Amino acid sequence: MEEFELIRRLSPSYYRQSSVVKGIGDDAFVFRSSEDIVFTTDTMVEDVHFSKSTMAPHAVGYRALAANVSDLAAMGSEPAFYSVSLVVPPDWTEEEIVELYDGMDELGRVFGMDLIGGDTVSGKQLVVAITAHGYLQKGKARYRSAARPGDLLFVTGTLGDSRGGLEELLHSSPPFSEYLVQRHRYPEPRAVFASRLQGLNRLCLNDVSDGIASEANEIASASGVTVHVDRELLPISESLRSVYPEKAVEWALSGGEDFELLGTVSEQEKEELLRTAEHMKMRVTFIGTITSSDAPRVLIHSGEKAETLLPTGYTHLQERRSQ
Ligand SMILES: Nc1ncnc2c1ncn2[C@@H]1O[C@H](COP(=O)(O)OP(=O)(O)O)[C@@H](O)[C@H]1O
Ligand SMILES: Cc1ncc(C[n+]2csc(CCOP(=O)(O)OP(=O)(O)O)c2C)c(N)n1
Ligand SMILES: [Mg+2]
Ligand SMILES: [Mg+2]
Ligand SMILES: [Mg+2]
Repeated sequence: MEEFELIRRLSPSYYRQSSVVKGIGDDAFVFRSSEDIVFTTDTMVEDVHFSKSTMAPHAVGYRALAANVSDLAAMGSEPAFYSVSLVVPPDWTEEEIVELYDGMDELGRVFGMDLIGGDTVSGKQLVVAITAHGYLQKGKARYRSAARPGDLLFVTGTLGDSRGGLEELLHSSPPFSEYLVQRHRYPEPRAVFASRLQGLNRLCLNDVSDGIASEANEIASASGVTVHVDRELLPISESLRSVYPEKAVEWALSGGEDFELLGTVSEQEKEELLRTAEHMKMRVTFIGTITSSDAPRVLIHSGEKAETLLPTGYTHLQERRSQ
């Protein structure tokens, strides 16, 4: 495999976004805009976010872009572009890299996104670092700091399936549930839903990459509120409940990589949010409430009992904290 030949193979032959001024092939990419622009970046590393036993190259590409699109969704924006920096180890073939790009394009196509550039270097482990860009109506970014007392807490889809799928892939062959494996490999970032909510006056959004225990704490801190979660209301799929009954709730709270949206909405705008979800046949579950607070935190309720929900979940560089 040779760098320039590979780039030629990976470059798109046309662009879906009409704002492209200069695509791949010069020193940098150029586009024209009069709207607010969102930038996000997320990286996937072999043996940290995936391994050759858990994901084929196609799924690696798809999910690396999905993680980025999920952050665009969490800002309420409409996905438009992505660039890809690639570190390629010796054991990855050119065909595998092309497959990885096919995986990205499968998701990119859904949102009309264009690949606009990147970088290719050789190294020891596969690293896919993506930067994605989206459009927003002026002033309509959906911040973690936007939750207010009286709001309702909601989440899209179901929680914990991705962690269940990972368990299947690492420890059970053949897997009990193809559904869980699929949810791990091919998550569905909720960017269409989020951008259709641009009409709402106020909306708080965060995407679920580390698990809602972590994401709800980010909302509590950024907004200066207490977030209440009702354990009995957590949306958990039939598959996860039946294959991993003892783990389902724990993984719904801190399994991570669901790439669903966790958010808060006012009582007044709740109906519009539900109508949008129904129209898309997408599940939205109200799982709690927001109250005012001097000490931001998350409480998890189970019947009469309430306890603090700590931001457990996947944290990188954790082993270095004590040094
Ligand atoms: N190495 C870094 N350099 C600069 N900014 C960073 C770095 N890592 C994370 N950030 C920023 O910190 C914020 C939180 O990042 P992260 O927790 O990864 O978000 P998410 O979970 O939504 O992907 C983002 O604004 C991100 O751009
Ligand atoms: C082989 C393998 N081991 C472990 C995991 C689990 N895992 C890896 S990273 C991660 C959390 C999300 O990744 P991060 O880079 O923190 O995403 P961000 O919050 O920045 O979007 C999880 C749950 C996995 N997906 N694959
Ligand atoms: Mg990140
Ligand atoms: Mg995020
Ligand atoms: Mg992210």
